[in-house]
Amino acid sequence: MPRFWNSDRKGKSGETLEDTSKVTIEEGTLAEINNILKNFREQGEYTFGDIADSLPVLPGLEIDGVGPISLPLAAFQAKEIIQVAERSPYGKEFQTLVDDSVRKSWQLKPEFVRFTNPDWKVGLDALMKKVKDRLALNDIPLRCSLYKMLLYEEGGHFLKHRDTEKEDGMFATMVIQFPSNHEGGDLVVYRNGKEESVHDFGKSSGKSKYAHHYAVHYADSEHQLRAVTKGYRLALVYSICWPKDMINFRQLDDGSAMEKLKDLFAKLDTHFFMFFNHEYTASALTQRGIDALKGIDRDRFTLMNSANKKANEKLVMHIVKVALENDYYDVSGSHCHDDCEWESNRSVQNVRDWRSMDGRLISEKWKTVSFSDNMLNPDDATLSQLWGTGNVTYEGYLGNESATKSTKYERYALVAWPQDQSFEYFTEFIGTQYAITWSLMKDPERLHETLQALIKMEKEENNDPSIRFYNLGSKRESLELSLFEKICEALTKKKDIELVRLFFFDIVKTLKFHESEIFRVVDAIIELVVCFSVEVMLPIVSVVLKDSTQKYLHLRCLIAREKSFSSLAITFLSHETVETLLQQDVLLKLVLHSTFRMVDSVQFDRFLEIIKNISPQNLSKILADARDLNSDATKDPNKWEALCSLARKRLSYCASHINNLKRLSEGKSWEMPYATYSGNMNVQNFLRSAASSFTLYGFSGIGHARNHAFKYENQFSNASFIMYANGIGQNAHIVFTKTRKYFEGLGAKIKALEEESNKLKKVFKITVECDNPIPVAPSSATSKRPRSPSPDVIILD
Ligand SMILES: O=C(O)CCC(=O)C(=O)O
Ligand SMILES: [Fe+2]
Repeated sequence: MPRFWNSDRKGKSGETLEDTSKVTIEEGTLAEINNILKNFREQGEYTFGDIADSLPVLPGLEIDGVGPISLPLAAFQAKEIIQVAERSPYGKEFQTLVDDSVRKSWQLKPEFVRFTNPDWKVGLDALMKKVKDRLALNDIPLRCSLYKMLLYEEGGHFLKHRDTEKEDGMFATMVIQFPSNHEGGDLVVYRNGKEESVHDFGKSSGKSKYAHHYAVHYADSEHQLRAVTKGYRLALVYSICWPKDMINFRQLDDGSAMEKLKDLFAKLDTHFFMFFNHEYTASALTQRGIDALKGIDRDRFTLMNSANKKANEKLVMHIVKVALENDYYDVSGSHCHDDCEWESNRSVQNVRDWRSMDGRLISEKWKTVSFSDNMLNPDDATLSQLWGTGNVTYEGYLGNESATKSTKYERYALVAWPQDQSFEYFTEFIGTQYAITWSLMKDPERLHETLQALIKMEKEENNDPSIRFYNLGSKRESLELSLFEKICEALTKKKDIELVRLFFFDIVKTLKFHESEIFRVVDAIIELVVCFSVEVMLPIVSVVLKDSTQKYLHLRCLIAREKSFSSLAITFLSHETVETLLQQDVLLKLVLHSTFRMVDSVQFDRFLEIIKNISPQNLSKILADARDLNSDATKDPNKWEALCSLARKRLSYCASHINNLKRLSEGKSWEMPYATYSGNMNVQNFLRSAASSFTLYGFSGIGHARNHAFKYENQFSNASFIMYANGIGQNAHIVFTKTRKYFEGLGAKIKALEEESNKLKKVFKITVECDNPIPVAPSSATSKRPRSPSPDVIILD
């Protein structure tokens, strides 16, 4: 969510690299592959436009509040449209702004616009068919939806920009200009920073007055609408989108390029990177994977994929995010503004965010690499063209220290390597953990070998205990939980107790799981317990759960699940355990279901004693679930009364909490009394206090401060603020400034609490308002699970 990486106060965002050098592979298989890709022609057009003669000249255009519109647009009607239109904003890093110097036009949402001529739809379908042909996507059922109607008057324009992907699957934009009498207003589309096409919508052919004209470009292509110098320009902007479902990539069956590529892939013995030409958003890739590829990227992938299929899937391919990060400091020696002389301090390239072809994020691990050795460059692009535009992430000047800045360029790329070297490459790029997990999944029969490899790895890492668990801040470097789970699963399938012993005594024995992971650990173990019996497994698993009764109890609860949560589990429960369990949806249901079916009244009373002490904050879920148990409970008046008393307790809590929240939402104070901030107690105290801003010192440098901001951007709840990292060396600090967002969001919370109260009253037939509301204290229990992803934080860095 909103994160400002660019707080460049001097307004120099969108930096381009000043590097004109090129990456070239001189010879060998990679050079040959590069050559084939270089000579492979782009199938579709990058941008195009023409007369739209399939559209009826009289569309029967009507605008709400204006009525039927005659075309070309007359000045008096243009003025009427302006009366009902709004000024067009533009997006700048998650903000929406109105600024005539950037964009000047009027806009209307589609719901205000109608085409009464039925042939408009027919004409639009025919136009889309043409557009699909020209994009070389005629086999794909693209959608197109009207985004906005735009009206430009004299002086109207839109500076160079890219279009945001306004809806899921949107990848291109189509502009339709109505028959029009204006001058100026050409649409210029750029490619790699250079002018690629100027669409004049029929001006030079003299037809702009008499027909509709259209232009199409990819959403991520830079484009500009030159100023309208005379008259009015009325146009429609359509989003062109991929179909909702995945598309199967076209398979090229022949062609000499494909045949040659197939042979080259077959003998390739190394990896390669290929940067994508177009820009992609993480969400587009997550949703569609390789199907999100556009234009030349799509064509090249189709070719490579077809060749690879023919080469019996010789290569494994992934989508990765690649980045180039540079730090600079100023050497001009003065308090520079626009005249700083930047000297490079550090430059790193890295790769991260590994995705499979279907877009699934398989690892976020990052790794410093040098792309140049194995990078294809079929466009013969310079480094600055390859990296495109980047973001200035920091620019500061403080005291006697010089100003510094960091720039970051990010792209997506394809990386490929021979299938039979996957283990080595995974180890190299993502880590041994991943490689082992992968090999285990690929071939579960090799469990024994995998465990041996793991033991070897653990032994090697054991030499330096400090890096074993927490390397790189919070990134676990040792046996990851997901791998632990996979191995337990494999062991369950394999049913070989000796392997289980090997795993637990030689590997797991030395592991320290984090408290917050223990539920998952136990859940993984429980399957083994069920598989091999409690007697055999308890001594083995006690290796992991040795010193925590809580964990042990939890385990017992789970074991008891097999026996439909017998009274045994209850005996071990305390209200603390229950409060912990409450955070686990599944367990909560389990506890409730079994308890309410429990016939033994002594045990049930015991359970009641326990839940009576549960704090009302935590009762919401229990009651929501209890509602489903209604039929079981209503049969027994005691149980029903027990539930009702819980409901009353929760109701009082809600009433009092609603009052508190209402007071806060009046906006008289900056207090955020329920705020939690796990990164620093002082910050949490500040958030809860009435102060509006706070500066946190104590960092070793700006990097340290920034890391803190980055790490904790989501680790808070019940608050809203911006973080601004600044200063150098010992002076580095973060300024926290509260924003109103939290208070604005209280309405929704109040509403949810009111809805919950109404439901409770209805279900439990409580009619009177509860008096004596219980005072509500800020809860520490909620701090364990911060809302994430948090919509409330903006990091200014
Ligand atoms: O008016 C046009 O033709 C283009 C406008 C544009 O680029 C946009 O709305 O994003
Ligand atoms: Fe645009």
